[in-house]
Amino acid sequence: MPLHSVMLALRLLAPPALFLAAGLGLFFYSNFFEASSLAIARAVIWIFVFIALLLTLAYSHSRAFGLVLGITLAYWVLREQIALPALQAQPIDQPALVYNLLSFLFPLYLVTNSLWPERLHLISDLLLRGLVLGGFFLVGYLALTFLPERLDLFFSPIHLPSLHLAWLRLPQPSSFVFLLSSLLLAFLLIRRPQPFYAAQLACLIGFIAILPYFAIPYLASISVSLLLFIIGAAVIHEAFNMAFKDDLTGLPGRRALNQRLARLGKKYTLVMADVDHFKKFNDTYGHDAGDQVLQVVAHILKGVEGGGQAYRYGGEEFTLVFAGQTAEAAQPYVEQVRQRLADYSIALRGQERPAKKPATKGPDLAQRVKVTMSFGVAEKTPDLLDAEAVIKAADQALYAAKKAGRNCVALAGSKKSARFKAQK
Ligand SMILES: Nc1nc2c(ncn2[C@@H]2O[C@H](COP(=O)(O)OP(=O)(O)OP(=O)(O)O)[C@@H](O)[C@H]2O)c(=O)[nH]1
Repeated sequence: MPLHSVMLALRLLAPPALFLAAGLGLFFYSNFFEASSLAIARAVIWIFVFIALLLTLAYSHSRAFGLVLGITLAYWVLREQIALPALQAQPIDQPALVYNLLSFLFPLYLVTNSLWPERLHLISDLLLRGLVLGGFFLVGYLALTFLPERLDLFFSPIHLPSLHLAWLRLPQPSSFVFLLSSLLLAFLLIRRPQPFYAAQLACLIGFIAILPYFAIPYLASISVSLLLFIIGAAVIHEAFNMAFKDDLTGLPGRRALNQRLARLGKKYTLVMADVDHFKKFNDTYGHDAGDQVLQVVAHILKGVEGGGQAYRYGGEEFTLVFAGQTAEAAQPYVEQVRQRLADYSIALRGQERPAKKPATKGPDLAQRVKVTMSFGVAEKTPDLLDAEAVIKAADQALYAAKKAGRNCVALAGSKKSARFKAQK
């Protein structure tokens, strides 16, 4: 049994095993189930936090990760810094100030997290989002510690009586920030109608809506649990929507490619590949036969060695991504798949193929055809600013390969003038 299959099986088994062990541990070694319903409701929220964080990490969704962190911290502040001190009858102005500050900073954090592009390396992206949240927390803490009177002056008065939205039950600066943030998040949702954008808007409105009523037993913990569930569901929904797999070929599709491109480092090579004379092929053998060819092409591209990963770019175009590789290093592997395809004899499943498999092996009824592909290779260089520019350079190299007679690999030159070196 290959070792990597065993490792893969163990890796898949680890999360459910850990989850089960944690659940049973909770049952046997804690008084969790003897606690009051309220204590359970408050404890359950941490299970939601754990699951939501796990999902955002599993799907590399750093924005959703930032959102989960933000909601969790806001809930903690709400419970520990507002609800408990108020219950313990401490001076009421401190919890009131924290409440005002929370209602002001929470929408601002959500907007910052949302506008922050998901571009960097995943780990540094997650760390930076954590740091930004820490920054918000620190600002709040310092303001509370050193400027309590100023804060009170800022939040308590109704600065613009004609514009006061009493029904929001928020201090006026917070109600303005909340409204503007909601409008912005709604605009983002309309511009990019994706589940996560809906979830973050729901989180903003949901959290601010429960704020004035947090003292009602169960309300805060149950609402925040629901919001965390909404984020987790959105992450899963988005992962499905991402069309990671192209239906026809089974390769990851264009959106998966875009996500991959956003996370490439400084050194990588992209290859654009296109089936030669495919229009003519379709016209001669029909669209269904063309589809079969694309499946074979995808299968061969998927087997590319040297760390390359194949994507269906669209139509009869494919992309190979070689992360951490120069064009020179990737080229032999591209050459290898070009040769494999050129040598491959494709058996077309024609309409005349018998519905039932014959009992005895007769002559091969399938029509056999061969196709070739042209490839354009470009690596990331300082003058190609982003992955889009590298794709463009690879496309130009592909064009050169077509011009050089097809069925060949062309390298984009490192100079801007793009010299091409075609190989046959
Ligand atoms: N069967 C099939 N055909 C497709 C699919 N997507 C795109 N095509 C066809 O691919 C062909 C692409 O044609 P062109 O872009 O003109 O390129 P070409 O004919 O291959 O010419 P060269 O690229 O110069 O070799 C068109 O006829 C499209 O209809 C698909 O999913 N299935």
